[in-house]
Amino acid sequence: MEKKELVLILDFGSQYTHLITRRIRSLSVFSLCISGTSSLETIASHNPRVVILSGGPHSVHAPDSPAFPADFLEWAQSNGVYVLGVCYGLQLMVQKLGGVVRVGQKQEYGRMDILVEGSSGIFGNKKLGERQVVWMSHGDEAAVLPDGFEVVARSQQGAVAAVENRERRLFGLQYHPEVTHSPEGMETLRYFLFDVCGVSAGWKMENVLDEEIRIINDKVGPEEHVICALSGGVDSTVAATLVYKAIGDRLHCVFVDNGLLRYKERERVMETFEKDLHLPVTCVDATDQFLSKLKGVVDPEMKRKDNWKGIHMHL
Ligand SMILES: Nc1ncnc2c1ncn2[C@@H]1O[C@H](COP(=O)(O)OP(=O)(O)OP(=O)(O)O)[C@@H](O)[C@H]1O
Repeated sequence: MEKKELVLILDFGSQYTHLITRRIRSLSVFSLCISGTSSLETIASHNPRVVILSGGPHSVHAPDSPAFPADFLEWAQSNGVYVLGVCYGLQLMVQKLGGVVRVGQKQEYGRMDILVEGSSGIFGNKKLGERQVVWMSHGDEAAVLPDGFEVVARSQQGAVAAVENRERRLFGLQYHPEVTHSPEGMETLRYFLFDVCGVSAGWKMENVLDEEIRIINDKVGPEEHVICALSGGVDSTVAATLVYKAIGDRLHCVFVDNGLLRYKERERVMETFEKDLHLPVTCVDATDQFLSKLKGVVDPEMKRKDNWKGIHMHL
């Protein structure tokens, strides 16, 4: 059920892209972020209900600026997919559809008032004529809109702040609704997803767990065993915990003490896994092998118990 309601984010390099993904998930809708230059085949394979084009540090005029595949917008239209361009994403959409993007006369960075001037789907009628504070971060701006588009909000300086072509289900925000500096941004995203696009909420973080466990079980099969190299860091800890939930004792975790660990790291890792997570771990003491390989770089006799800090800094 939930996957059919997928909001796919095409990432064009904005520092806020992952925040958009998180915000959408916090609205109980599954969202996934993939590269903005993914092929149409990849995009279509996710079967998204909505695609959000992220912001990014580029200018659409730069020769190598990233872009969605050439036939993406046509594909979206013929498949009933809603598209929302945010900042660079808006500019890209405008440019690809024959509009004009140019270097803004008054480039807008930071807090800005916008005025909703269209009875738009993205703000809802209740916002018409309303001012709201948003967070801008752009040098370029949409100067001429493609056919079928209308401006639904402008900044206090007169720049285009929001556009839409309702018939083609294309929308654009020049500002960043996902940051807390746009206080009404979440409301706009909520309105857009649920009222404009008709997405239904119902996804929970727990769904990821169930899905991953199912994938692991399929991959490993009913009898095979798995070895996990466990460092105690976030990545291998999450991986080991998921695999353990899926296949239990058929998982064998190995932690290698290479002699270059932090103070009492070995003890901490072993304790965390065995006592807190109830996950058995085999510790391989490879201190001697590792340190002898480092002969000449560090003194092999200088074991971590005596002077581990010395080893670390020496390296
Ligand atoms: N001391 C170790 N013992 C066992 N496996 C290790 C050890 N150090 C690293 N690994 C394995 O190599 C992978 C990559 O290690 P790296 O130091 O690059 O950490 P990482 O990618 O940040 O992952 P993590 O968050 O699990 O540490 C780890 O996820 C783990 O599977």
